[in-house]
Amino acid sequence: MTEKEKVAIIGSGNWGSAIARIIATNTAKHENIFEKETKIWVFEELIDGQKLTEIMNTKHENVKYLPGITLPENLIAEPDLIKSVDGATILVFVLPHQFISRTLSTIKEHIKKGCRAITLIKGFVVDDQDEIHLISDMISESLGIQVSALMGANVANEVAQDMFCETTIGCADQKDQEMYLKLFNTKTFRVSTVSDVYGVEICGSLKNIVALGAGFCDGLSFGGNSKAAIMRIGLLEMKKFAQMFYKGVESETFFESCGVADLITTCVGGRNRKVAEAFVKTGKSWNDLEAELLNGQKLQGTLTCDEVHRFLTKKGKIEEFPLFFTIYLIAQKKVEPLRVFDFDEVTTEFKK
Ligand SMILES: NC(=O)c1ccc[n+]([C@@H]2O[C@H](COP(=O)([O-])OP(=O)(O)OC[C@H]3O[C@@H](n4cnc5c(N)ncnc54)[C@H](O)[C@@H]3O)[C@@H](O)[C@H]2O)c1
Ligand SMILES: O=P(O)(O)OC[C@H](O)CO
Repeated sequence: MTEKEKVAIIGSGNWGSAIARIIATNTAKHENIFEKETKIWVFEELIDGQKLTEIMNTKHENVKYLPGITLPENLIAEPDLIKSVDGATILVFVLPHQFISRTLSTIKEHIKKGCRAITLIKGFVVDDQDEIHLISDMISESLGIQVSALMGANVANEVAQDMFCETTIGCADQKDQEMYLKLFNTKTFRVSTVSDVYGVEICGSLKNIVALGAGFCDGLSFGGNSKAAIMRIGLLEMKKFAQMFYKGVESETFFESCGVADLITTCVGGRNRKVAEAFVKTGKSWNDLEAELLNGQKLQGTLTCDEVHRFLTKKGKIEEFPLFFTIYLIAQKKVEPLRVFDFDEVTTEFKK
């Protein structure tokens, strides 16, 4: 008899909790393939004096990051990261990207041989030499395992309410594609699979920069035409970036849910958009706005913007990405938000 797959979810924020609800529903549904009990690692915190893991395991709700949504009873919250991955054959990474390095070093010596991973994390890591690293590569290099990616037009609160949406899984292995379909697909969360892992992941990571530009439009009270222009130009820069620095990224990937659809939803209803709008309207710092508006959830776009800027500067390619550069300068308060539409002039003016 073949061994059942054992799933561990690493991360339990807004998206982590929403996707955990889907995963645990499917591990219970497909008990011939998966072990029903599904562990989720929770970065422990106290909510009104009670541990979040205890609340999740008794009330079956993540009251802080996904309030009002009931989680399946076979989803077990675990505060110990090493225990959460014990014996797991599938690792689902769904953390804010700033926490990935420490997480990998903690579990490195404790994962089961032959396991594989899938990343739902949108972001990059840029090292001290300003070299960029995809999260899938970091996981793969650190743990020595195969890594796939799941990205799409998936605002977590909508997914958690079973509002119909699509998502894209990039996975190089045909058999694993089938297994991931069983793990993630539902009637309202429709999964498509492609083999272009890098394309899927880069789309999900770069769209957060464009979302800041969309938020600047809203902060300036500009209309749909202006935002659509930022989205279109942003999509072109996303594609150019992916194909300039990563071999094998396919143009078709940008038409999947992970591409154009995620860009649209994030520029309409995402947190990066929301906080960028408030940044223009209030002039407050990103950190203050994140704390005020997101209740512990983490903004990814400002970090990504900075990381991509450092990498492009090192590569001498700033001028080829004028919108990314201008969004970076506005986020740094070096340029007025209104100049988001003058990206060519801004780039000529500010390039070294
Ligand atoms: N929320 C969405 O709608 C959505 C949708 C698709 C993809 N994503 C992506 O999924 C990833 C995870 O996002 P999310 O929405 O689940 O998280 P989130 O923004 O809700 O982040 C908060 C999480 O970070 C944890 N945390 C705080 N400090 C920590 C630390 N020091 N170490 C480890 N964890 C810590 C918190 O406990 C909490 O679980 C991100 O890359 C995001 O871009 C989010
Ligand atoms: O809320 P955001 O801006 O982090 O975006 C959420 C998701 O990535 C949309 O798919």
